[in-house]
Amino acid sequence: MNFEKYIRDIPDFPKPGIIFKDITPLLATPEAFREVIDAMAERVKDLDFDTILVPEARGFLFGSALAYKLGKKLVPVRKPGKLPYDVVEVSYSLEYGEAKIQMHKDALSKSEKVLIVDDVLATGGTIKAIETLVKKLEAEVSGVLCLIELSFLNPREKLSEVKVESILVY
Ligand SMILES: O=P(O)(O)OC[C@H]1O[C@H](OP(=O)(O)OP(=O)(O)O)[C@H](O)[C@@H]1O
Ligand SMILES: Nc1ncnc2[nH]cnc12
Repeated sequence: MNFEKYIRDIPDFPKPGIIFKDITPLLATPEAFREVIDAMAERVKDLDFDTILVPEARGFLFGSALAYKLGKKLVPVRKPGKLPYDVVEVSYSLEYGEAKIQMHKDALSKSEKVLIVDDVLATGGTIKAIETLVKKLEAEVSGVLCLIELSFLNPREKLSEVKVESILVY
């Protein structure tokens, strides 16, 4: 299936100069969403990992469907003030601003192998920040899986130590 036709470009959102990749047409097309999750599962079939880590909010959509399909543990990475227990936190920058993310301090055990799943890999700032959180808990990143990669922003330069898979590359 040509997934690209279900991704809509929205110019100047959320800021002038950004072309926002809108995934809602894909989510609104059940057969396309199912095929995307199947394609993502296929990409990681030979990867050794215990746990899927998902950043709020759009990462939740793809990572939770994948965790259900693959029978993996799921860990949410959230924006500040959302997680109820003690957290580890990191600040970072992304394509259109600055942000902070948090994870529960007991979310991962030492040496646990994680796959990070998100919708868009842009500058790589979000994924790099999640890597920092994983390292704080002495766990390991086995790989990164994204639906869309904006290769013109060179995210892989930031993520050179880890295996990165993406379904659609722009
Ligand atoms: O590679 P980067 O430059 O870091 O950008 C990618 C991140 O930006 C978006 O999340 P956003 O923080 O906008 O949150 P949302 O999912 O809640 O919309 C997207 O879902 C990725 O997580
Ligand atoms: N251009 C973009 N479209 C959608 N999500 C994004 N996250 C960071 N950059 C983005």
